[in-house]
Amino acid sequence: MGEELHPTINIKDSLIHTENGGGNGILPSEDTSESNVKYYTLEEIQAHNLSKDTWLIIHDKVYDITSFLEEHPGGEEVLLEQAGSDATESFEDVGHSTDAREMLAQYYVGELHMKDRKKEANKEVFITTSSDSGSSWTTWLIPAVAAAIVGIMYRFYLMEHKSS
Ligand code: HEM
Repeated sequence: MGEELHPTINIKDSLIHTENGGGNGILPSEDTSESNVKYYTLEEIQAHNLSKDTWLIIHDKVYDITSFLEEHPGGEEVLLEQAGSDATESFEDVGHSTDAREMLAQYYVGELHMKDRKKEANKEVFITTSSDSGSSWTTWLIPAVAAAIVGIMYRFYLMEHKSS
């Protein structure tokens, strides 16, 4: 019975701590989670391009896959080719299963530094959207112009036919 009371007191204590720590105006819970995440620059990651020390970037997350090299069903060569660099594209091209994606968590070491991130995904969306609307314009414009030309030529033909 007494054991049940202790955790309650501990929770209250931690709450008081939290309130004191939060005097800076920043939520302590957010502060703690952010400080646990390590950010690595591309330069730092590129140094881990060895078979004994292999890091990969996939979707802006950094993975130390050294121990996974031999286990990879796709072979270690493909992983070593990407060692120390961004393997997002090749990882996605293969169409890895959900199991493969879940495996990534085991090798997670941190995040790619904000400075080295590229928002390629956004660009692709814009390109796709603009090319879609562009192609619809072309699809309509060419037959419309062709129809107009044929119509005008037909009128000229009729006029000439009537006058003669
Ligand atoms: C750490 C990241 C990676 C993990 C955890 C991983 C995991 C896996 C797993 C579990 C499979 C079996 C099929 C599946 O479940 O989808 C697989 C297959 C494969 N992986 Fe990866 N993979 C990773 C990175 C890569 C990269 C970067 C490449 C390419 C450069 C690649 C190329 C392949 C290929 C070609 C196969 C097919 C093998 C076959 O079907 O014969 N993988 N991977």
